[in-house]
Amino acid sequence: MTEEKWGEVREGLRRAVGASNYKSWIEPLEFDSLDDGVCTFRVATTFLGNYVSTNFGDQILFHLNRAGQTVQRLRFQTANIARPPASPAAEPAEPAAATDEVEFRPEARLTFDRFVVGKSNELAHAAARRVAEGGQVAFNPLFLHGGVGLGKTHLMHAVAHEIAQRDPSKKVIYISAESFMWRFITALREKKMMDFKQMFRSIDVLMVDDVQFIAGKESTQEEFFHTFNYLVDSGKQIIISADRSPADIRDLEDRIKSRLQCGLVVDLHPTDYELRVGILQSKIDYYEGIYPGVTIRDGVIDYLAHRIVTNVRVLEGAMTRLYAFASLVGREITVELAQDCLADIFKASDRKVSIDEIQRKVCDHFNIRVSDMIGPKRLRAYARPRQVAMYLCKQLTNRSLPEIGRHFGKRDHTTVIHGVRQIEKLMQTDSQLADDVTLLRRALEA
Ligand SMILES: Nc1ncnc2c1ncn2[C@@H]1O[C@H](COP(=O)(O)OP(=O)(O)OP(=O)(O)O)[C@@H](O)[C@H]1O
Repeated sequence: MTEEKWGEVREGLRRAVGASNYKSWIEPLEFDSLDDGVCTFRVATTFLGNYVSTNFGDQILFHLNRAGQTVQRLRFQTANIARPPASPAAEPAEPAAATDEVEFRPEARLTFDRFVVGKSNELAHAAARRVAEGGQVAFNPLFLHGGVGLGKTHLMHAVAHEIAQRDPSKKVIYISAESFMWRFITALREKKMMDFKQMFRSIDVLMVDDVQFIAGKESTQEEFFHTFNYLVDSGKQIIISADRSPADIRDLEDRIKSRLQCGLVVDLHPTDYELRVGILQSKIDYYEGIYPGVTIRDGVIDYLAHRIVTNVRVLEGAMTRLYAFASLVGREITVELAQDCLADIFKASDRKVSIDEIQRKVCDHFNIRVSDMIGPKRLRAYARPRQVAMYLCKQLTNRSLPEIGRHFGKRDHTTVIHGVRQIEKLMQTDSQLADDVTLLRRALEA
């Protein structure tokens, strides 16, 4: 394949993945060679290669083959390419000077309309909407936290879209904490701190993604703290995201933790089955637009939502691969096709936690004995942890309800259903219980 051909393929990819993804992830790839069905690209970092392979590999394969190249596999070779750190967000791919305006155009598809709301993300969604409406917002900052691929970045971009629509004069900036640090260090080196400060302090809404990244980086934390204080004191809105709550970010100074906590801290919980179904259904139109003529059989969405429980990004990756593959081989998408085509994703997503492990962890947490949990006693002190464990078994294992019941002293599956529902209901009103369950879940998934 020639460089030129790759140029053509890239154009197709630009339309398929969107301008922002294209700039961050596809443009930095340098075509190296195509031998024996293996297409090799040079990339600046291993991370870039891995990310592209996981998230865009199927689309690249599809577009290469559609352009007449016979490619079965992609290979990413780390080479000495001078590139800035890639970020999954819509930041410029070329290294900007520390004091250049942060260029930010929210990704077109990341709007509130396309964000599917379920129990696990409804509070985060409502808070983001409230911030987007503007006016006096009682909580500043809004701190969104949760595991990977659960929609934090999506919500931030959605806020930016909404604000731009309501008041285009507002300066809304989204930046990853990594990029913030990089700009700060460069400004220090180039003795341009005044310009740096000026630039960040002229913002109306500042969004910082993955703030856990600055933990342990003392001078960056210090500067972040000053910027943060200045903006909040000037009545400007800040939205922060991280993979965990402020209190749980190690090596973050206490004064920063407490400032981050003084607004509204909202957790995006892992998705439940219903939300996964909703998200997959909402994406069908999008995929049908990219792969016209490919149809998906009833039952496939349910199957995927049941099998893939990790995060929404993986769900999307599975859909992309299915559509690309079905389009390539001219077949409709069936459960059988999904089984063939997604075996590796299913394997990675298969829950490995056992019922025994869940019971032990829950008992440790509530300080009771496993024999009491599975025994006949109905005291609240045993019944509640039992229901929590049943709920976690339903969420974290592929075991059927009767199987779960058998592990809890041969209880009937209706008892398990009752226990699961009870916990779901209580988590809405009892924040202590909700925290307990979240903590246990994270510990078991870790
Ligand atoms: N509720 C949702 N409805 C529709 N799409 C969603 C939802 N949640 C996540 N997604 C999609 O899943 C993908 C990953 O989401 P996003 O990048 O916002 O995750 P994140 O929480 O920021 O993850 P990370 O911590 O890895 O950056 C995106 O393509 C996003 O559009």
